[in-house]
Parts: sequence; C-alpha cells; structure tokens
Amino acid sequence: MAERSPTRLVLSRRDRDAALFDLDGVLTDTARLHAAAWKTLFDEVLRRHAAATGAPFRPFDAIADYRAFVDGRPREDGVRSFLAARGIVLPEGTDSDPPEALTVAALARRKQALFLAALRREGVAPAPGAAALLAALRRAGIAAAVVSASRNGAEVLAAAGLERLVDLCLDGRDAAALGLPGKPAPDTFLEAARRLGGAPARCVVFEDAPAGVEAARRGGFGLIVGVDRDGQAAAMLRGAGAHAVIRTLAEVAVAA
Ligand SMILES: O=P(O)(O)OC[C@H]1O[C@@H](O)[C@H](O)[C@@H](O)[C@@H]1O
Repeated sequence: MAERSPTRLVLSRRDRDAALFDLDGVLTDTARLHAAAWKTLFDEVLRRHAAATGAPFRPFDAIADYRAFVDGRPREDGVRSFLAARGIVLPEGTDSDPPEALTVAALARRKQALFLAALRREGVAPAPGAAALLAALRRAGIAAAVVSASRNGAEVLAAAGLERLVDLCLDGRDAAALGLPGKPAPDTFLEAARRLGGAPARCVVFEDAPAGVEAARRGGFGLIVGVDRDGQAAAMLRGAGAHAVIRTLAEVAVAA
C-alpha cells in the first residue's frame, strides 16, 4: 500500500470560497513532458548558436532553467525569456515560417509538436493526491478551477480524468481569446476567481512555478501554496510569495 503523506495544510469552507490550481506539475504529471520538449528544442537552438558564434555549447537545464524562465509562462514568452537569458534575441516571425527558422513563432510551433508527440507516447496521469483533494473540495462546497498558461490545458485535464472534478478550466487558449496577459501577470487568476464568485483574499492558489506564485501574489490572493515537486524549489517559491510550501497535494486536507 502507498504510504500516506502527513497532512501539512487544512483548508476550510469558513475561510475559502475557491481553490485555483495550476495544471502541469500541480494537478497532472505533465511538467516533465513540457520540460523534456523544451530541452530538445533549446538544445538544438543552442547548438546552432554555438556553431555559428564559436561560443561554447551550454545546454538547457531541464530543472533550473525550466523553472526560472519557462515554467508557468505562455509558450512564446517561454521562448523569449530563456533565450534572452542566454543573450539571444530572435525575430518574432509568423505562423508560415518554415520549421527550421530561428524565429519565436517557428520555435513555439516546434515545441508544440515535440510536446504532443511526448503526450501521445507517455500519456497523462493525475498528480499524487489531486483527485482526492478535488473531490474533498467539492464535498465541502469550495469551488475549484484550473488556471493554466498552456494552450493544451483543457485536453490535458480531460486526459487525466480530472475534468469533472473542477468547476472551471481557464487555459492559455481562453486567455488568448480574452486578451488576458499570462503569468506572472495576475489577470488569469483574477478572472477565474471572479467567475467562481470568490474574492481573491478568500481563495487559495496552488502553484509549482515561481512565475505563477508571483502572479498570485500580485493578485492579492489570501493563501498561496507552492508545490515543490522535486524538493529543490522551496526557497525560490517562498521568495516569489508562497505562504506555505508542500511536496504534493496529498499533504492537503479539507475540514469537514
Ligand atoms: O505550450 P503550451 O502547452 O501552451 O504551454 C505553455 C506553458 O504552460 C505551462 O503550464 C507549462 O508549465 C509550461 O511548460 C508551458 O510552456
């Protein structure tokens, strides 16, 4: 039998109207698929850059670089943010750029193809404790939403079998349609809270990305919980504004 995680956080309907969850790496195990797709993409770009400039090839770190520059941000922002950190600025390009073009648009498209291939190959599983926590929130009358930068968010949520346990899914496609800026801007969290009828001070946010924690802090959310999946991000999550840090959702209980 799997060992039960000790409860580190208890939520109650008295204090909370709604719980807002990041998706990849918080409700589902898909952060590793995103990180691997980004690594394949960026290592190709960095190799080409090294060959063209004579500078040494320094690969993308799928843990540290992913967390600092890519995790939680809309796809194109991830391309710009990591490459800028390596001193590389690319033209924006357009959707009709050829796949090998060194433009933000072409790289974002290539990342999507790599991610979809990994998704088909490996599938999606709910993160430990995710389904049980969503069910407990529903029993307690605390509304639940997914707020994800990913334009694959709705499909990933459904593939994990968690769709029927949440009241709202606001993903990257919805944000683009509404013209809302992505994390670290607070707008997508604020929109989800508004739709669920919860004042930010009475909502809890669960996030594994510093950019997402920052978005929740800027939105004035009452309780911000960092999810430190790999046990290496607690300080960074607290520095970005997390009030508490857990390893998995199995550490969260809901008061009856
Ligand atoms: O490329 P997508 O699926 O639209 O996702 C955008 C971002 O969505 C976030 O949820 C992931 O943490 C990032 O890794 C990803 O880059």
